[in-house]
Amino acid sequence: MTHLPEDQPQPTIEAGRTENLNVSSFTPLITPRALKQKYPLTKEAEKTVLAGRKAAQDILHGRDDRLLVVVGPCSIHDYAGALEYAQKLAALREEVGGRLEIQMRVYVDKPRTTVGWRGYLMDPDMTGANDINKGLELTRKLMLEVSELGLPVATELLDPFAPQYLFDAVAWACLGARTTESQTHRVMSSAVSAPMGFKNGTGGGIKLAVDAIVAAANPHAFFTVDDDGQACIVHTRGNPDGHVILRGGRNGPNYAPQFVKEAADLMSAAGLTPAIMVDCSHANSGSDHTRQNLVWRDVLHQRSAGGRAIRGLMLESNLQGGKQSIPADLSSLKAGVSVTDACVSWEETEGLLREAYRALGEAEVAVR
Ligand SMILES: O=C[C@H](O)[C@H](O)COP(=O)(O)O
Ligand SMILES: C=C(OP(=O)(O)O)C(=O)O
Repeated sequence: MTHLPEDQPQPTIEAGRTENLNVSSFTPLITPRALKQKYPLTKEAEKTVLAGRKAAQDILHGRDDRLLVVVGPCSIHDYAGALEYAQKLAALREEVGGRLEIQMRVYVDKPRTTVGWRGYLMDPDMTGANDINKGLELTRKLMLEVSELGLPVATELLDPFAPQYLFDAVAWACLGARTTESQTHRVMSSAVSAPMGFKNGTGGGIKLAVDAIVAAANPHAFFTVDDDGQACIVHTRGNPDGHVILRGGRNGPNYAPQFVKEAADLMSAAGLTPAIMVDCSHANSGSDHTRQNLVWRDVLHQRSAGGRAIRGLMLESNLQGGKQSIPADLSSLKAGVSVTDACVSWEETEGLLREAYRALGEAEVAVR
């Protein structure tokens, strides 16, 4: 140890003050078991989850020719609005189910570039109170209600403990562009029972998404909590149902055929069956919701022209088009409008889904 000369100020070392210096409080959290006892997975919800996972797995592995479509709000912020959206989507899912496997984005944990509202799970009141216990209850209740409509739930895996509370109700999950390269998230993905998409990075790198699929397909061990909240080591088997999601990057969109081919080639080189979903939003639309339809149509055209590696599409959609900032006075929030990224309206969503159904039908006739 080096000693400072006695005439210089000495560092103060307070007993017990080497940790939690930047922590203002700890608040107890409900255990996964208590939450699941309060809102158990019903038989109807379980049926939807299992059927949704199987449909996605069959599509990704080429056993089902339909297209996997993950569609819904950029983020959930209003329970009643989310349920109204789910009811409309559940009816449409029935109508177009012969060619499209529709699953709803129930995204509640939002990754931010710097700071911002972090989603319904973290701050359900949108006040900064961060009542995560309430967020967990409402999210689980919503996921169950959506599933009970026969509509599978799709979500992003972000908080490392959230899956223990929610993922028995999830049919499909993904890692976002900001976490696909994170080891913590890759090893967590290796435990997930649902098929998973891995987005390319915000910089546009596709290889890192393929690396994530390979990492997640392998067994790992990591720290977590069990259903009783007991800290534990979980040993995983690996998730065999990973696919790439192209969402564009810093240099622009990446849904054009050369990027789809790059992703397919990288997957093949890694010994994986090429399976790609294209996200019509984010950097593929330049975050302009009026451009999502261009991406949608272009990708459908590629698929109809024989692009079999394309197995899915993602659309950010809400009851109303566009987006709004979260106002200080929450009573002035506009109903059904996104508070994160801009979404296409329900009317446009319906049109695009029916158009896809027709286009895939025409492509089937053309190959006969
Ligand atoms: O999908 C939503 C956003 O693109 C993502 O959460 C990042 O948002 P931000 O750049 O506004 O923080
Ligand atoms: C945050 C999202 O996307 P990305 O990770 O591609 O930015 C999202 O899909 O909500």
